[in-house]
Amino acid sequence: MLDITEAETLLPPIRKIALDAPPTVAMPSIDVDHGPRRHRTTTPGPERMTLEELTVAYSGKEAVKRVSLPIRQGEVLALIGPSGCGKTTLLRTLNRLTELTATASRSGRILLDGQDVDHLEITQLRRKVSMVFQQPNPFPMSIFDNVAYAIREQAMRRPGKKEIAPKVEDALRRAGLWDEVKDDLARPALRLSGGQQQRLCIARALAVRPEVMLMDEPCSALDPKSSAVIEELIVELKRDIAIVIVTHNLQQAHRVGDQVAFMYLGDLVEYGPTDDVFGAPRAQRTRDYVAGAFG
Ligand SMILES: Nc1ncnc2c1ncn2[C@@H]1O[C@H](COP(=O)(O)OP(=O)(O)OP(=O)(O)O)[C@@H](O)[C@H]1O
Repeated sequence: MLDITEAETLLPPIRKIALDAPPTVAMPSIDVDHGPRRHRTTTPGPERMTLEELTVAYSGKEAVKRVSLPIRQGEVLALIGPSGCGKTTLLRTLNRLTELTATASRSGRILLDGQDVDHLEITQLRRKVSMVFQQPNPFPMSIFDNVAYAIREQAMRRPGKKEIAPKVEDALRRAGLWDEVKDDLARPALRLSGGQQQRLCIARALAVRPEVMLMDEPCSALDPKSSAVIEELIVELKRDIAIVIVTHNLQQAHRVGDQVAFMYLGDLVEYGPTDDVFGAPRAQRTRDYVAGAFG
């Protein structure tokens, strides 16, 4: 069977559609091949987060405009759209990271399990809604301590190494890294490869048992093989947690996304099942974007 990265090289080039092409009246389905899915169907679980008319502005200029969306366990939501359309702003707002930007303001509601995130204690929110960044950012300490740190941070009392070790192992296993590191957990994390570092960051995020994982272009700094490993992992993890991923890579969004949200200039232009958004989008702008006409 073809490896996913090998298969990608065999795909036909993405067909270009002129931006000023007249709108298609009947909106026929799109014949662009976005490659195979890594999709493993799971029954959508409970709605973990709900966005209601979410608006985020920097110095009064809106970067995300009245976005309403559900984020469900058992699903990967892929946020796509051209540079500057508000994907990262939307993602970072979900665990209130945009509050660190002094010029940022927000309106609308974000619910986590039905509760307004503004009423949650911030560390509690960030434990339940964890984040994996574009650049792997392990701490300059051992592999073991990277994961143990996250567990100790959220524990009511300081657990000992004996108590923590099974939790570290569990998180490393879930992140698909255990077999590669189990014989040398004392090794400095910064000596791992980029792909291993990113899986360690995922293990660190998983160690606190989040309900939602936010991933901001988690593969963009990785080679294709490491990206494929992370994508497989994402598809595995969605059984237990809700995943939101920002990606510029349309084929990646197609491979891992169950739902896709296409944003343009802060607006949520289209949201729906991956096959619909990629195969038969409703809006002309979505059609142009997924067909590769701009980006
Ligand atoms: N800290 C900030 N201060 C002011 N404006 C910002 C800030 N961060 C983002 N913006 C602006 O908000 C808009 C949305 O940016 P954002 O980074 O969310 O988009 P994006 O879709 O994630 O882009 P990219 O794909 O390039 O990462 C852009 O116009 C951007 O210039």
